[in-house]
Order: sequence, then C-alpha cells, then structure tokens
Amino acid sequence: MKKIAITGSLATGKSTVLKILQNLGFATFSCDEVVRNLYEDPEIKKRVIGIFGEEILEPDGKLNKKKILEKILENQEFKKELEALFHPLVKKKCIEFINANKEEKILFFEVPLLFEAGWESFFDEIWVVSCSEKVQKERILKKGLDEKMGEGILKLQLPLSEKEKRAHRIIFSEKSIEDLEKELKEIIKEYLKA
Ligand SMILES: CC(C)(COP(=O)(O)OP(=O)(O)OC[C@H]1O[C@@H](n2cnc3c(N)ncnc32)[C@H](O)[C@@H]1O)[C@@H](O)C(=O)NCCC(=O)NCCS
Ligand SMILES: Nc1ncnc2c1ncn2[C@@H]1O[C@H](COP(=O)(O)OP(=O)(O)OP(=O)(O)O)[C@@H](O)[C@H]1O
Repeated sequence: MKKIAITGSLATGKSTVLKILQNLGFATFSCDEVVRNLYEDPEIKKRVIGIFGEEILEPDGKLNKKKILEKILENQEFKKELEALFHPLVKKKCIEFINANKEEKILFFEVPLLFEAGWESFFDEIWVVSCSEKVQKERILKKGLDEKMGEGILKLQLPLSEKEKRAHRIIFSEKSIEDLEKELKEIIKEYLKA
C-alpha cells in the first residue's frame, strides 16, 4: 500500500484535488474534516474553551471558529496549545483509517500542515498542490477570508516555494476540474501498474 499525502498552501486547491480522487473511487482522508468533526465532540469543545475562554462562544453557545483563527493569529502560544490538542487526535484517526483500508493499493491524505507538523516520514510520497500567488489571493477571498487574515495565515505556514522543493510531485491546480481529473488519472495509472 502507498500512502500519499496531499499538501500545499492556503487555498491552493488541496480539498479540490482530494475530492476528485475520492470521486475516482480512491480511499481518502482529510485532516481538516477530522478536525471539523472533533469540534462536534462536547469534551473537545470544553477543552477548546479551556484554552481560549468563553469569548470564542457565540451567544447561542456555538464555537466561533473565525474568532479562534483570529486568536491563533494574534498569539503563537494559542496556536501551539490548539495543535497540541488536535494533532495527536488527528494522527490517531489517520492510523485507524489506514488499518481499515489495508487492502487498498493507494491511500490519499489531505494534510495541510504536513511540513509544519513534521509528518513527512509518515507518508510514502508527498504531493504539493500549487497555484500562482495571484490565483491563490483570489481563492482566499472566495473562501470568505479577508486579505489581512489570509496574509496572517500564510505567515504561520511554510512558504509554498519551500513546500514545492520538498515535494515528490507538484500538482498545478490552475486548470479546469476536468483537466485536473485527467492529469490525476494519468499520474495514478503508473502507480496502479507498479
Ligand atoms: C483555526 C480553526 C478553528 C479555523 O477553522 P475554520 O473551519 O474556520 O477554517 P479552516 O480549518 O478551513 O482553516 C482555515 C485556514 O487556516 C489554516 N490553519 C488552520 N489551523 C492552522 C494552524 N494551526 N497553523 C497554520 N495554519 C492553520 C488552514 O490550513 C486553512 O488553510 C481550525 O482550522 C483549527 O482548529 N485549527 C487547529 C487544528 C489544526 O492544526 N488543523 C490543521 C489540520 S491537522
Ligand atoms: N482547479 C480549480 N478551478 C477552479 N476553482 C478552484 C480550483 N481548485 C480550487 N478552486 C477553488 O479555490 C478555492 C480553494 O480551493 P480548496 O478549498 O480546494 O483549497 P484548499 O487548499 O483545500 O484550501 P484550505 O487551505 O483553506 O484548506 C475553492 O473556492 C475552490 O472551489
């Protein structure tokens, strides 16, 4: 079994690539999705409130994720504490996923903070999803983040150029979904032959 990590920078198209792979019938795992699901666990919610205080709660008691993001942008200590809570849990889910999919030839994992978290050696290959700075900016705005927040997040992450240098393969995402799918199919053909 080959474990392939899909990473990249903010809004470069990682989830889009993972979705295409999933639609092609491959087993896929998304760290972002796991984090989203973990937030639904009342015990985790309590621990997150323990880190940031009640000010990250909406009047209806829901967590305000934008506020959490703002807090980790303001203070690196918050970021460290949040990662210390989530990363081991995400890794555990990742191992469970591998164990449940042992017969698969290839597994794909979307791991946004792969390099930052030092998870490179856990995977057989690393694919970096990339695009130009101009398109990245457009996509950040499309995600509903303002320019300042986008720049703040980018500062927390390893530069895309550095990630590209460490990749086994770079997937340039500035093309139609159809062309991206064609390219991915072509690449994977070789892996399935092996
Ligand atoms: C900060 C949170 C609440 C924002 O949630 P939200 O649903 O609003 O946005 P989303 O998850 O899509 O994140 C927005 C962008 O911020 C980036 N980001 C999130 N956490 C981090 C981080 N710890 N360091 C650097 N960038 C980060 C993401 O890669 C993404 O590009 C959430 O991302 C979170 O809890 N992050 C900490 C857990 C973590 O490290 N997740 C990354 C995958 S393991
Ligand atoms: N090939 C593409 N063609 C057109 N739009 C695209 C393409 N790839 C991604 N996008 C758009 O760009 C935005 C960001 O894409 P996506 O969510 O896949 O990025 P991401 O790298 O997973 O983001 P994040 O870092 O926030 O997790 C989305 O609005 C998506 O629809």
